[in-house]
Amino acid sequence: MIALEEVGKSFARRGGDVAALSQITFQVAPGEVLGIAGRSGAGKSTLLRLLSLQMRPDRGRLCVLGTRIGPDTGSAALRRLARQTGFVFQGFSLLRNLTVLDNVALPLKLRGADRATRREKARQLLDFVGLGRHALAWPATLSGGEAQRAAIARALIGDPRILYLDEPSSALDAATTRGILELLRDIRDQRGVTMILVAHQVDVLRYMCDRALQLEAGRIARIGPVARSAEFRGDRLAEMWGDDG
Ligand SMILES: Nc1ncnc2c1ncn2[C@@H]1O[C@H](COP(=O)(O)OP(=O)(O)OP(=O)(O)O)[C@@H](O)[C@H]1O
Repeated sequence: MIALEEVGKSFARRGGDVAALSQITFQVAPGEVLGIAGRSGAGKSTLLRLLSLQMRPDRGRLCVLGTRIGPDTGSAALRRLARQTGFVFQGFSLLRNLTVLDNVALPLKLRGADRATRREKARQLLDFVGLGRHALAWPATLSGGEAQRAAIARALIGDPRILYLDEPSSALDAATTRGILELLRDIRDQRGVTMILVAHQVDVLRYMCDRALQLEAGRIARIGPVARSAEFRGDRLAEMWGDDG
């Protein structure tokens, strides 16, 4: 599904290039959920942008869905390949001047699908993520959890084979996070979508991922199976009062 060998990425800065990623080698199998962890500045976003075809590597070999991507791969080829993937951004990125339904349908509109087809599919997905009755609402009226569900529906509308998620729960409380993670697990189980998930919370990674990789200063410090937990706990308000809750 995804393979990297000795991949590197640098950015030009005053005073010389900064290596954001060096010698990154790993593979992701179809249907796998891979977590990416690491401190701020370790290179997580850069890796996610490479894998999701928003950027090209400077060095090494990157293969996504059977296509090799190098420094010279054209933008049109990247865009074609990216249509088989979906991205859930940190902060949801819903357009405020479109209804929830039109936000979800937007990727199909950009691909030239007719209005009836894209609205029908968007409605089905809104029902699937539990947001059917908010179809005609404006994004500003949604809670954080609802906005995240809408963003997930939008990412799924092109039937992606890979779903990239950048800190999908960083803005949500524990109970809302649990609901979102359960939805993501349903998506994996029902649709067999491969997922790459950047997260800070270890609880999230243990609940969601088959394997994780830990970045340190742009290199893989560790990669392997996570110590899985069957339940997502997170912190609970009851703990503030010393109750069992
Ligand atoms: N567009 C850019 N131009 C210059 N330097 C960049 C650019 N993007 C990232 N970097 C640098 O690359 C390194 C890795 O950044 P990256 O954003 O990938 O880290 P991160 O692990 O996602 O951090 P965070 O958790 O804070 O989002 C940092 O030193 C960062 O300053």
